[in-house]
Amino acid sequence: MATETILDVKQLTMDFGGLRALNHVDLTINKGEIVALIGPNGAGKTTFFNCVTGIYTPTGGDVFLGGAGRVPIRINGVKPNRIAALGMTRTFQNIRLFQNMTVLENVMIGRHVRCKSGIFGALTRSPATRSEEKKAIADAYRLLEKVDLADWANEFSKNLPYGAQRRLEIARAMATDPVLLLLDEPAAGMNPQETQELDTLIRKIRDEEEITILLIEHDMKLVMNLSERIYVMDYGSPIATGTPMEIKNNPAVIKAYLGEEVVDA
Ligand SMILES: Nc1ncnc2c1ncn2[C@@H]1O[C@H](COP(=O)(O)OP(=O)(O)OP(=O)(O)O)[C@@H](O)[C@H]1O
Repeated sequence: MATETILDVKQLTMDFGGLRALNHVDLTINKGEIVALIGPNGAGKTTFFNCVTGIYTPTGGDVFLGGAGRVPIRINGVKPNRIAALGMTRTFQNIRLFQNMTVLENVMIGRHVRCKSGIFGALTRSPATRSEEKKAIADAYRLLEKVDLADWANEFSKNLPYGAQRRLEIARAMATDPVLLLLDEPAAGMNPQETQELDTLIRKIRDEEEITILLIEHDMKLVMNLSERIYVMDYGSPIATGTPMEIKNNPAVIKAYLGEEVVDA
């Protein structure tokens, strides 16, 4: 089967005043891949996510989003909600759940991007709205089962253990029905057992939901186990790309990480 490109980033550049946070970055992700974006602190990884998901408008370069067999669309400057509707969604480095809403409600909010009935439908509670709501609840439960949180559905999200909150963020992002899911440091703050469970969950999302994954991660054991390809950035510039084994042995990567644990992972 022909390879389908989901994300095609060409020469992406982002300047903050005099600071160049991204310097002509190229990156391509094919359907069904699990790809990691790594690099030392301040390398520009989160800026990359912010540029491709519409939070920042890049200073230069192009971002094309494919998926669902359609011709890739140029999404520079497109608003985050619209990008989510086109099939790319993300989680954030810091947990951004609605703490005083239930676990189920948090997932249903993610689903809003896909709901057709507007304010009028909601006010009149038309049959179409009611049936859409029913489906949204069923879909949300299915996602909660996927991330092993169905038993917590009616609990306030603030009462969840830390690792469970991170899984809830993933379920909420999945509720937008993405073709590509961007995870910003999903293992941050997790203990080794939670990280192992996260590894299993991310594979499951890719294999069972057919969602392509791009993750930023500092946990090198997770990156090396999980990813099929890795991009490495340093000071805003791409310095290497390859399989985990190639990256581990790449002199430029070893130099960028000197003193950090990538070499031992
Ligand atoms: N909104 C902003 N305004 C000005 N400078 C910024 C802004 N966002 C990021 N930067 C700068 O851009 C550079 C890249 O930051 P970024 O957060 O993208 O790095 P990172 O690779 O995600 O780092 P970390 O691994 O620590 O999260 C840094 O020098 C940072 O200070």
